[in-house]
Amino acid sequence: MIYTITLNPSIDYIVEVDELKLGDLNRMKRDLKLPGGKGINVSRILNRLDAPNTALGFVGGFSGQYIEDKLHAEHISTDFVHVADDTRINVKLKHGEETEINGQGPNISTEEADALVAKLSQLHKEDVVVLSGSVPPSLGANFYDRLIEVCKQTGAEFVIDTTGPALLKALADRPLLVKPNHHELAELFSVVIASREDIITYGRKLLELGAQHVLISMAGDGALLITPEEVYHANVPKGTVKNSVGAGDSMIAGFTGTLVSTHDPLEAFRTGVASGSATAFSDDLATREKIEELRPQVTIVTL
Ligand SMILES: Nc1ncnc2c1ncn2[C@@H]1O[C@H](COP(=O)(O)OP(=O)(O)OP(=O)(O)O)[C@@H](O)[C@H]1O
Ligand SMILES: O=P(O)(O)OC[C@@]1(O)O[C@H](CO)[C@@H](O)[C@@H]1O
Repeated sequence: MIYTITLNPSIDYIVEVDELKLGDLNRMKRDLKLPGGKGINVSRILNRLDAPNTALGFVGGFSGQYIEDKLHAEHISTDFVHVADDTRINVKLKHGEETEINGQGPNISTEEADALVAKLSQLHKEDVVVLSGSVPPSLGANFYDRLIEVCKQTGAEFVIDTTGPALLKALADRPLLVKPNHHELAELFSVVIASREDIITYGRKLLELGAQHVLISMAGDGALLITPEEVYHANVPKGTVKNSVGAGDSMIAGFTGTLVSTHDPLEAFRTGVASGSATAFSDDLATREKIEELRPQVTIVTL
């Protein structure tokens, strides 16, 4: 079973205006509320791909209830810790460009944090845990370390989608997958990345430091899969970008769900890229039909 952990879920409030006039009254052309947070997005795509999974994390208040209701309406299994504070609402502003304003997240008490750790400690070595997204400030910057330690004790594999020192630190514990985009890769090693060769050099470092599979996403420029044996490049299918929020999460879901069921990294790569692009070409996250439609358009070459 795959478990996703979203420490900081959100209602994603997507707001579209023709033109953003700062310091003036703007009227929305369109708006949309979606259950969000990186792990929750992973769960929604896994569910659409028929990959059994349970969403864990913290939800609270009316906004947390909204997220749970939406997930249950999609028949997604959840086992959240309920917290006293409200889950955040993240604003995704579309005005020709995409501007995001994400909340800090609710206060999480020590007891609430311990309750999540207790749930995680019930997992088994056959399980895979996807740790995704920001950590509410009240949990402290090292909370992922604690969760990874529990994964190690249970023998469960883990995927981690975070940035900076937390990602670097997690590598020594052999994550099944890491997926920085090329900008995050450059920031991680405090370097300027100027070419595909640079991306491969620093992607390989993630393997050397412990990752089992490294995906580097490059938005519309395709993606790289780096394994100890080979480096592969995938193109992205053609389409019109509608909403790239969650494209990276969809890629992680497509890769992880397929790897768990087939143990075939290249099939996983293909489904991951198709899932990411299918989300980028949709208002909400990708549907299964859209992912299936795009899969044959993904060409993978060995570099
Ligand atoms: N403009 C695009 N055209 C086609 N596919 C795209 C585009 N943007 C994203 N994708 C798909 O989604 C995948 C992940 O996108 P990206 O590299 O933007 O990840 P990310 O930065 O983690 O995304 P985000 O934070 O927006 O969820 C890409 O590898 C690709 O398959
Ligand atoms: O603030 P974080 O946790 O880094 O990111 C949260 C978030 O921007 O990520 C998802 C898209 O990847 C959205 O659903 C959500 O709003």
